[in-house]
Amino acid sequence: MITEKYSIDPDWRNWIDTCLKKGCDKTEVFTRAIKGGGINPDTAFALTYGEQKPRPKNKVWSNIQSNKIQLSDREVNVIFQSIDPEIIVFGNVLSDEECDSLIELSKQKVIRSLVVGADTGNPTLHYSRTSESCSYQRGATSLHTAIEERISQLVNIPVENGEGLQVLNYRSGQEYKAHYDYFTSPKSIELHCKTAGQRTGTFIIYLSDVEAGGQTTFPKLGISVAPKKGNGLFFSYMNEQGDLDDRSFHSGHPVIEGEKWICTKWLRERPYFTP
Ligand SMILES: O=C(O)CCC(=O)C(=O)O
Ligand SMILES: [Fe+2]
Repeated sequence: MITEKYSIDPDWRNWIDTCLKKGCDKTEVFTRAIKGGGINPDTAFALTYGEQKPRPKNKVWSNIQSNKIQLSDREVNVIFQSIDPEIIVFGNVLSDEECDSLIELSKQKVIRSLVVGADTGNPTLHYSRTSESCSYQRGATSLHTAIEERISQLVNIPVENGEGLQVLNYRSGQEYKAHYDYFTSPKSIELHCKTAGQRTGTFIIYLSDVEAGGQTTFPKLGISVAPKKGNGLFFSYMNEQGDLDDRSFHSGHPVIEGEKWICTKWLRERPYFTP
């Protein structure tokens, strides 16, 4: 796995090698190599995971027979499924209490949401996204860990291949106009995809019911998912060949009545590391 083409401090190379032989957690090794060893993330990735870039398996649920999925800590049900493109609505992903706790935790943290600027790749204010939101590191609390574990089991993608959870709040009139979740501009790809690769899929959990509006819609598919507290919506947009699917174009429709809270997780091709 460790090839000669990477020139790093031999002590660190040995350390990585020893950890891997001992079967240590790869995310931990990867993170320490970058933070402690000052190793370039691409090199650290190749040394830890090998140069074969893992891609998430698509079409995980195309042969799903049961309407119920038993996770390690919860039974989730399947409400809606489109096989191509892969879009699934799950029921009972979170309990009412878990939804309320995540909202409570986030109320004081949310600020106006930003989008990735096409020209600079940096977060920027834009009229197309008027919600408020906050971001969490993976494993920020035991509740975050439980949610991340459930999502990982539901979509068959390792926890470390996900960015931290985002919590979003839309009040009346607020929206997220139709967009792609994957990075589209050369600058944003250069800035955001170097280590963890592209985004491959999105998992949204609705934390509140909304009286009117607030649906997640896919205008190219004519599909609209109404928010329901505790439900999850998963859609994937990268196949095994790495092709991105523009049918995943989607929007958070304006809230008409009530208030919308969701949490979002973006999944990546490879383990995601926050600098
Ligand atoms: O608000 C929604 O329903 C969609 C949110 C969304 O598209 C996103 O956070 O990327
Ligand atoms: Fe989105």
